[in-house]
Amino acid sequence: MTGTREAPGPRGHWFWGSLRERRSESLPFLLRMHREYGDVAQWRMGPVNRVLSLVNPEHVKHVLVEHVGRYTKGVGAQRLSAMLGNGLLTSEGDFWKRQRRLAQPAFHLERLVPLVRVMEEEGRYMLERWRTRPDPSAPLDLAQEMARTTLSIASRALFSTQVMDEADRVLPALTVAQQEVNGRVLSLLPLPLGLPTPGNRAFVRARQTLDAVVFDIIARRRSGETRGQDLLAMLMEARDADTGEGMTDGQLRDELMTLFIAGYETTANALAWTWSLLSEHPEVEEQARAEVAQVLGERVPTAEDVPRLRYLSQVLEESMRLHPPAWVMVRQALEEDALDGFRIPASPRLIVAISPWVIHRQPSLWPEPERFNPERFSPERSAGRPRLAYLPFGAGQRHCIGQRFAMMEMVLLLAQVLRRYRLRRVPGWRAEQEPLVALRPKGGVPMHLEPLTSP
Ligand code: HEM
Repeated sequence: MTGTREAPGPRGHWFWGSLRERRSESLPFLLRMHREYGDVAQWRMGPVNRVLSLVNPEHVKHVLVEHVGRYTKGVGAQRLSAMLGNGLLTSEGDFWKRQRRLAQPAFHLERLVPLVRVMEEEGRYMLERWRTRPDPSAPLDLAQEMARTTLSIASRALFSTQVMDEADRVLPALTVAQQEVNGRVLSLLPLPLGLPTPGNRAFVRARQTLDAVVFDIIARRRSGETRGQDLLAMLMEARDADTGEGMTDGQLRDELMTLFIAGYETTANALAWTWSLLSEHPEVEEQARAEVAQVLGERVPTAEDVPRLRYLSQVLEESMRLHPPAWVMVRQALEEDALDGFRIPASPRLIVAISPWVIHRQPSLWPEPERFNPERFSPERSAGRPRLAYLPFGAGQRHCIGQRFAMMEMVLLLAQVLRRYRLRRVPGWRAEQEPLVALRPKGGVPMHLEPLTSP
């Protein structure tokens, strides 16, 4: 397929293109490009690299669903693989297909139901930690609290082990690794890891620490010292249909690290943004709390309660519309393609960007896009909206494998906290978006907790 025209966009600086504007005002820059140039916009990032950005759900469907074979994840995945290796998020082709097939059953509903107990328990431990903290009047960083809890849930669900037992080792290593991965993914030309720069050395050390933790988990399971009906068990039992071989320790490491990192930070950020939005919209918070009281009362929540907490799901959906943790997905064309007559050349120098953050703010799809209104996701209001107008979990064959897991976990944690606390933002604090690999609230989400009942 060929296109005849270059997609429109700014000329930019003769050498840097639009790199500086894109860096200094990142998200608003993306919105502006589409306001000024339409559904397909293109700009230069430095002398040779270009970005072609799409917002029309039909165009998104073309790339992610209908012609998925024409695109790879390209440079974005290569840079993430410094940390994640060749796991589900970063692998391609037949290898990805096989690994996805092996991992998929672990995310079926019947395998997730027993995990509700783990999620509920970790939520309870978190509330207990809050209740017994030395200074209950001091603000608490909800972003950090959510990360701690989703990390604990991910590690128990994936390998029936509490990595937080080694929090002193694991947390600093994760922070360094994520900072470096963010730097590498966002950099124009990251330095090869072999160069002994301070950043590279810190990253390699952090990765070694995390590898040691994961390889130790694998070794203890292989020796029979630990057991578990978890994802690790499923991946270890899986056999290649052609060769009959199981996964090597290296492959297991890559899949576990991927699920662990892809699974906890996204979920933590979505929850942190939700608390920030609820604190700004007390009427929504009260409606959500009323639903929890009506559906759960004081009962321990079960898997059956999750679909009944419908308004809570809508709150989360609307929160991820405004603040999708995976704010951009990138692809690279493997063969020449075209959209609306615009050329999409097959070149490693051209990144095709699909940003849920921008798509979720298109006024033609979302009237009054900046307004937080969970009613948008009521069944009536959702009917008739193009499916790919909303894609916080991606779309097509590479869509998020953990979507159901994440929704379950978030609904349960939201319900547990709403039942015990009203959260009030610290005066003067304003939520600011930091678009790293995941969309984070810059500087965390400091909140005052007002207890509702004595637990
Ligand atoms: C709110 C939480 C989450 C969000 C917003 C999210 C978002 C996404 C998105 C947008 C993609 C597609 C990326 C692309 O097409 O380039 C993706 C893929 C993926 N996610 Fe999630 N995710 C979340 C939670 C989770 C959880 C809990 C897990 C695992 C336990 C997980 C594991 C993965 C994996 C393995 C992939 C790659 C799938 C593949 O390519 O086959 N995610 N996620």
